[in-house]
Amino acid sequence: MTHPPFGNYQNEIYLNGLGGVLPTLPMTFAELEERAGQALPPSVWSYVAGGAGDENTQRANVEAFHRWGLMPRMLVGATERDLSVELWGTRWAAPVFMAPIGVVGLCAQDGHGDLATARAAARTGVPMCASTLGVDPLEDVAAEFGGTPGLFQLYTPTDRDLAESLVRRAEAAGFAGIVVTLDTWVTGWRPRDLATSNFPQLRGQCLANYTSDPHFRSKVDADLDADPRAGVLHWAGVFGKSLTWDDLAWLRSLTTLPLILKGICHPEDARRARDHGVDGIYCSNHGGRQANGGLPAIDCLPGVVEAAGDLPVLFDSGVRTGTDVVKALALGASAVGIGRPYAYGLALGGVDGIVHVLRSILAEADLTMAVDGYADVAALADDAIRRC
Ligand SMILES: Cc1cc2nc3c(=O)[nH]c(=O)nc-3n(C[C@H](O)[C@H](O)[C@H](O)COP(=O)(O)O)c2cc1C
Ligand SMILES: CC(C)CC(=O)C(=O)O
Repeated sequence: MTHPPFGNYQNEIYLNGLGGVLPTLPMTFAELEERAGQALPPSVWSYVAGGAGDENTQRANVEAFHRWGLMPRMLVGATERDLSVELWGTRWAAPVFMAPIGVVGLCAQDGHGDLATARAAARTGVPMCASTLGVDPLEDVAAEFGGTPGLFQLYTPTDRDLAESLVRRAEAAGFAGIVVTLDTWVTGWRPRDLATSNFPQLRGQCLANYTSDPHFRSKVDADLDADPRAGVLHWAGVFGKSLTWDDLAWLRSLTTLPLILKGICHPEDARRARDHGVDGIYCSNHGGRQANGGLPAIDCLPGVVEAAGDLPVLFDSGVRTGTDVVKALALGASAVGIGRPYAYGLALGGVDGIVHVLRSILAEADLTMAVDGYADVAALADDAIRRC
């Protein structure tokens, strides 16, 4: 599917105004966040918006972008831009993707937020990285992609056969890569969730990939349809494996799809990952939801990119605007993950809400590159960014 230039969204808005599904569409992240907070049930809001500890790392992720500045270039004629990138042999319409958000399903009014996200991927060409923790089974999600590539994010269970089953299903469903999240085998200290005490209940509604899994079902000594609690209990016992470098050969053996490690911030870990034969590095601190007290993720990106050598590096954590996207690309990311903003778009306007958030971010990125004189992502490698 071909897409018109992303900056055209500006003209569409000027011509048609901000009517449509929402009375008006939010045009800034601050307004998006505020309105999503009003729209979502309080415990879902706390869960999505919250982070670890006093949320200092979560805030720092966002603020750190302001300490990087793009350097404009003139007289280069960047009237036509090509923002597409090639990753693992597949062309992506833009260097942007939707980061995995487990429990995002609960942000949708009809309870099918994973399907909504996949439909937004189909409409925008922005790939979705589907979380293991979905309300909709991965096969149903992949069936909605409409030609846009998708990634599957794996939370590696302690039961190796279950891990293998999930990966094989993702392969069969047509996902284009497996993202293994390393930083969440146990949940961080999250005061907002502790205050609402509703986290286990929310999580329990997002086990469709497990309860639809033949291997998982074979291990539960109960009729899962009649007794969903049995599934939740079994899941809680197998959810999170604390992986070590010794597990990488096994993970590698599970699939011929590109294998990407999420949660890498230290250059040495990027180097080791490369030496272990992975296909991509995903620099992220989980949006400050796991360990508080960490460095802003964007400040970790240059070191990770250098250590990763020729491996593609995905990035997320703190991306709120199109200029943030351009900055992360200029610091060497191959593609940039949008997290909370699209969940807020979903909460406000379903598929249309996500599409609006993505198109706004892409339009701003495209127009920033136009004004700053960068015709494509490769051009950003040429001294485009400085520390402020
Ligand atoms: C509500 C929520 C749920 C998340 N669930 C997952 C998940 O299932 N798997 C995963 O790897 N990361 C998960 N993440 C982390 C995101 O993939 C991403 O790293 C993070 O949202 C980036 O930070 P930002 O939203 O502040 O930009 C989740 C994030 C949020 C906000
Ligand atoms: C169940 C989880 C820990 C999902 C997640 O990754 C998150 O909430 O950040």
